[in-house]
Amino acid sequence: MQSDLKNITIIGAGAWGSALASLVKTNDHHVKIWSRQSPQPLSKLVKDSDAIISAVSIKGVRSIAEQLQIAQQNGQLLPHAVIVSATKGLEPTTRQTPSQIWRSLLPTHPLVVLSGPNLSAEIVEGKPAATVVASTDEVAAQFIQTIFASRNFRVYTNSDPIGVELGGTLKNVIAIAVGACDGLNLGTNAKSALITRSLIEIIRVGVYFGAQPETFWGLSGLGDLLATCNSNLSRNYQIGYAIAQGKSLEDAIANVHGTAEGVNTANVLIEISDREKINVPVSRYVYRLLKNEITLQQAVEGLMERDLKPEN
Ligand SMILES: NC(=O)C1=CN([C@@H]2O[C@H](COP(=O)(O)OP(=O)(O)OC[C@H]3O[C@@H](n4cnc5c(N)ncnc54)[C@H](OP(=O)(O)O)[C@@H]3O)[C@@H](O)[C@H]2O)C=CC1
Ligand SMILES: O=C(CO)COP(=O)(O)O
Repeated sequence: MQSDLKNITIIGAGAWGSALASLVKTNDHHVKIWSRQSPQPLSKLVKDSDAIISAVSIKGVRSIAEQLQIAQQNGQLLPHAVIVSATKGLEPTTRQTPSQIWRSLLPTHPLVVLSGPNLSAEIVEGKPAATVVASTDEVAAQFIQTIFASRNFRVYTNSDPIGVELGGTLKNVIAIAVGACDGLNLGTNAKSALITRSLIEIIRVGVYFGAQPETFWGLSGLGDLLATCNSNLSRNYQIGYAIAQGKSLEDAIANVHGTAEGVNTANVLIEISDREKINVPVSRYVYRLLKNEITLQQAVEGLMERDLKPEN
């Protein structure tokens, strides 16, 4: 192996973990993928890893991070190993983001968040895409940038990991709303208004978490919002679209191939916004719709008939 080639472990063999593995392989790095079906224990696989990339859904993050914490305590992690979090979700019990979970369990390791408009099916086809790798550790972010960057994958660094992470997480709730909007054939004006007003509420939540507002105008915020709200490749968009076609949430979830994090994220987001009094009208209507508290028609009317107010 050439000296600039690195040992990379990808955790999670789902759609995103597999797509990320194909990107790292493009640059000839030595890549190992671990899933719960792997015969080898995770601790054995990661022991020579320069970077460990977690692409599991939110429900798997804590158990994976705990396994790596034990591996670290047993001296099975290289001290310089960079942890990369590529999950877009919020933990129901703690309301933490994935990077907050990683930070609490492995505080001494450099931590990078990877997020952007990255529909995995397009990436696997080799279509051009861009993403963001964010960390308070600039050297770690630059290292991960070089691991992933290729002719078809342009990678930007950013110093606001929580903002980059929340852009990718919160847009999943909005993609459900926009899928429903398209499913009802409400038109381009309605869709544009929904996306634009949603970005304002995403920023409100982001600021509560300590993110920089301007991060949300970038690839991981507006960029991912546009990708997910404009593509029926998005599982979250598919959920909203199916509900607008009269499907129950359970049927919609059953027909989606893979994880749609927006359903769980809506629950956690509404708990946070209730407690912190953050105004998130679009996400709240999505939450109420998913809980069967209102019909889709009532959600549309409710959003349109709110008190008149200035735009900003
Ligand atoms: N697909 C996409 O386009 C993108 C997805 N993401 C995000 O990546 C994450 C994974 O999505 P995706 O790969 O598409 O989903 P999939 O449904 O294709 O795969 C689910 C992944 O989560 C893991 N997982 C699920 N439950 C658990 C658990 N209890 N413990 C440990 N691991 C678990 C699976 O692990 P295992 O392999 O062991 O079965 C698998 O890797 C999500 O947060 C998603 O929002 C981000 C960007 C793009
Ligand atoms: O996050 C994604 C694209 O950036 C994938 O979106 P879905 O999870 O809705 O498929």
